[in-house]
Amino acid sequence: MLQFNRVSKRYSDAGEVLNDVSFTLERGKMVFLTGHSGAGKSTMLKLIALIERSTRGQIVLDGKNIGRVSEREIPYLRRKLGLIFQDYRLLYDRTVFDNVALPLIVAGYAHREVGRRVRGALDKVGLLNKERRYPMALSGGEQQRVGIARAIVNKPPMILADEPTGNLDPELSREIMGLFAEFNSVGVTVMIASHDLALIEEMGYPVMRLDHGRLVQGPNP
Ligand SMILES: Nc1ncnc2c1ncn2[C@@H]1O[C@H](COP(=O)(O)OP(=O)(O)OP(=O)(O)O)[C@@H](O)[C@H]1O
Repeated sequence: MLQFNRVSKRYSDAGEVLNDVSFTLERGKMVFLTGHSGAGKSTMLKLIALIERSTRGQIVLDGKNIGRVSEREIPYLRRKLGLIFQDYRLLYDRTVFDNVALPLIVAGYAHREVGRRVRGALDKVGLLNKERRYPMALSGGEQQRVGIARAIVNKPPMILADEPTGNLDPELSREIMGLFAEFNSVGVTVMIASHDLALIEEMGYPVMRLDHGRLVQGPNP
């Protein structure tokens, strides 16, 4: 599903933040990405989503060398990815329904299909009864569920989550990680950057570890 081949990333003002990283993540796997603050976790996810471009090396996503993808093709590539962030990144002047519908509207789905899919996604995250609420009227855990519903509404083959439980207490964190495990159990490839070593250990999935931009532990033991 995902292959890094000797990938490096340099920011002009921070130097090399990813250094010669290689690994293969098979389709249908779920992995945690760990490492100290500043190790390069977010940068790795940004390279996969083409939010940033690698400086060297090759990244292959779903059979496509993304280094060759033009700016114009990026939105199509991103549809293969469900992106989830620590700070939810919801639109606070739109309802839960409208937040989740957004990717489908951008992709040009017909009105009836939008309703069907949004309700399907909200059902999966347990928020079907809150579609008319605004995000401010939801708890942090519920807001993150909206973010997850929005990420999976167009059924991407892969989920990338960057510290998705960073703002949540342990119990809510466990519930959110449980949702990712459910998506993985139906075949979605999942990569989650997280600091929460206790929860990662409890979940029992393979762990990748970055240390100062180097991958010191890969996803395949
Ligand atoms: N857009 C950018 N421009 C310049 N430097 C950056 C940029 N983004 C990240 N960096 C630097 O790259 C390094 C790696 O950052 P990154 O966010 O990938 O680490 P991280 O492992 O996700 O850290 P954290 O756990 O604190 O989020 C840091 O030194 C950071 O300051």
